[in-house]
Amino acid sequence: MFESNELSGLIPENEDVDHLSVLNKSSLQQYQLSLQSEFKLSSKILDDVWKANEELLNGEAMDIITNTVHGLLQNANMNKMSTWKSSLNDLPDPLFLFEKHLPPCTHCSQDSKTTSLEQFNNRVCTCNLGVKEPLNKTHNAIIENKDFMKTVDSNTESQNMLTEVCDGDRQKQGFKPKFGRVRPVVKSMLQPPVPKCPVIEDIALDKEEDEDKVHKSNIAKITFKTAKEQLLASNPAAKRTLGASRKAQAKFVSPMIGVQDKQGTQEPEVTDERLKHIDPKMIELIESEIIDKGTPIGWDDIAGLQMAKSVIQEAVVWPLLRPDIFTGLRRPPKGILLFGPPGTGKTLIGKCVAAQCNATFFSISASSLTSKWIGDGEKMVRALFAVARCHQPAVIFIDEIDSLLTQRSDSEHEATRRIKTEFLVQFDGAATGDEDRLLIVGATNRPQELDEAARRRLVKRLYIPLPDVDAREQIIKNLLKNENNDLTPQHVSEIARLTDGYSGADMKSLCSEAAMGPIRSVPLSQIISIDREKVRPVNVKDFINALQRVRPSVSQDDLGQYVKWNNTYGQGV
Ligand SMILES: Nc1ncnc2c1ncn2[C@@H]1O[C@H](COP(=O)(O)OP(=O)(O)OP(=O)(O)O)[C@@H](O)[C@H]1O
Repeated sequence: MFESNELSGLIPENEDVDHLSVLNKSSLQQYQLSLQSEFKLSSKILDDVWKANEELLNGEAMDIITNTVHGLLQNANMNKMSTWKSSLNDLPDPLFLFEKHLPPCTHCSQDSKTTSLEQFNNRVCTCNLGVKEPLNKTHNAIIENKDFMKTVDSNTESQNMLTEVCDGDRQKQGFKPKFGRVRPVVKSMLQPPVPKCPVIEDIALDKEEDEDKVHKSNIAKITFKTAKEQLLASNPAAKRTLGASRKAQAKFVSPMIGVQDKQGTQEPEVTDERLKHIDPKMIELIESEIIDKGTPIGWDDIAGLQMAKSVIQEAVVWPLLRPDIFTGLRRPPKGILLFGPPGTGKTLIGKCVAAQCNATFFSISASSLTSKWIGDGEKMVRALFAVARCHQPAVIFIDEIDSLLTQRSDSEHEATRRIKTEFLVQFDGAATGDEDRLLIVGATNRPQELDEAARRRLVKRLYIPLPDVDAREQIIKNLLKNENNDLTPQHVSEIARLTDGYSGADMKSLCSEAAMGPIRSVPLSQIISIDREKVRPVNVKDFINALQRVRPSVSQDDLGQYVKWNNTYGQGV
């Protein structure tokens, strides 16, 4: 929690100091600290400003306040601090933040929330019977009830830190936020945060080379403009996207200057109601990076694994296709677990299920939730399920699920714990929502690390073993289908026999290595000019050489562990 004196560390000593540099100077450490506490600095600033503007609360005021805080933090951004950077996106939904502080309704005495600002301003509860505390009382209650508010002087100087944001248009519309001191107008703060070249001042970077990197990147930012920035500068009408994928239902925005005008005014974007509270950037990210739009996979593309395939077909595919007859006791599981050595086709199965059910395939690695989206993992999980609900039927494939649903330990990181809790909440929501046609497919190479909660939810647990000799033969045939080769069926069988212990992925590596044989036999001087037809076919010798170079990646010891876990918890296939 913050102490008021900590917050006042953010206040300029010199009133005229530009507040952006003020944040640069001293807020980093504070903000980092705030990341560890329940309430982020942004929440705190928002609270303070709201306190000062309570009679004026409306959607527009909130927008201004949020953008201001976002702008301040954005401009205090440090290249080095990725955690800090990503947590900018975590700026709370202002309405949510505000509702969080409301006392219970006097009638229903539940912790009921207003559903709209209008309701709040009219002091009406969602039960339509009770009346909320008057606003002033509400604020007093907040101050009394919340530890972090107690620590702040009601005239806290953090308000002063915020510039008076008085865009002319907005002023005409009647809102003028009450911030502590009159400051120059900073229009830029009303804009959604546009990456700016941060003012690098007094940043305690540990190493000189880090400073150097930051410096270089700033210079690069000053002199280098991305294509999108160029386009925006020359054609502000084309302000939405360039190259980035568009949101569902979004209209095409031509990057050509002037085309937009000819097409007439753009219709407002129709967004799914269910995504109302989700960060649009996350939705876009999920739609562009997590939805897999690769070639559809058929059952025949997966060699072997007959039992696993038939169990999945019966338990998952048919129910997703015919939800009307798979009800009651026939109700399908909402989660399945595929476990086994790496490279045995677990992802292929996930993709195949999605293709067979005409479902959207969302593929995400659990470890990326805890690393790539540091600080945003929890929101990402929520967004993922929300977007999946909009794309039903959907298969959410979570690779390395063990890193998410691992057994609890004292060393478990707080952020990981929160992601896990959010995942379980979302999972249970999907499992109980009869209308939802979502299937969660978890894949792991370390099933023994899954905790009980995960095992309980992933009802069908299927062992995906190494391919047997027949499966290996099929994999070779599939892979050589489109390659010029002169292997006889006997050769293929022999290679399959010699590759005992190879995974499907190992087989793919082996075939790729063998396919390089003909290329390596071309003299170096001809490699650029040789006709494609003149490259000799892949032959059995290439495979014999490849077998020397590509070795199996899975050890016998590991296999023993899978078999043991399968006997205890698996489906027995
Ligand atoms: N049973 C199989 N049939 C055909 N190809 C396979 C099979 N198993 C693996 N492969 C090949 O290996 C590649 C990797 O497979 P996949 O990604 O599905 O493995 P995985 O079990 O999900 O691996 P990991 O556990 O490392 O994520 C596939 O693209 C495919 O070419």
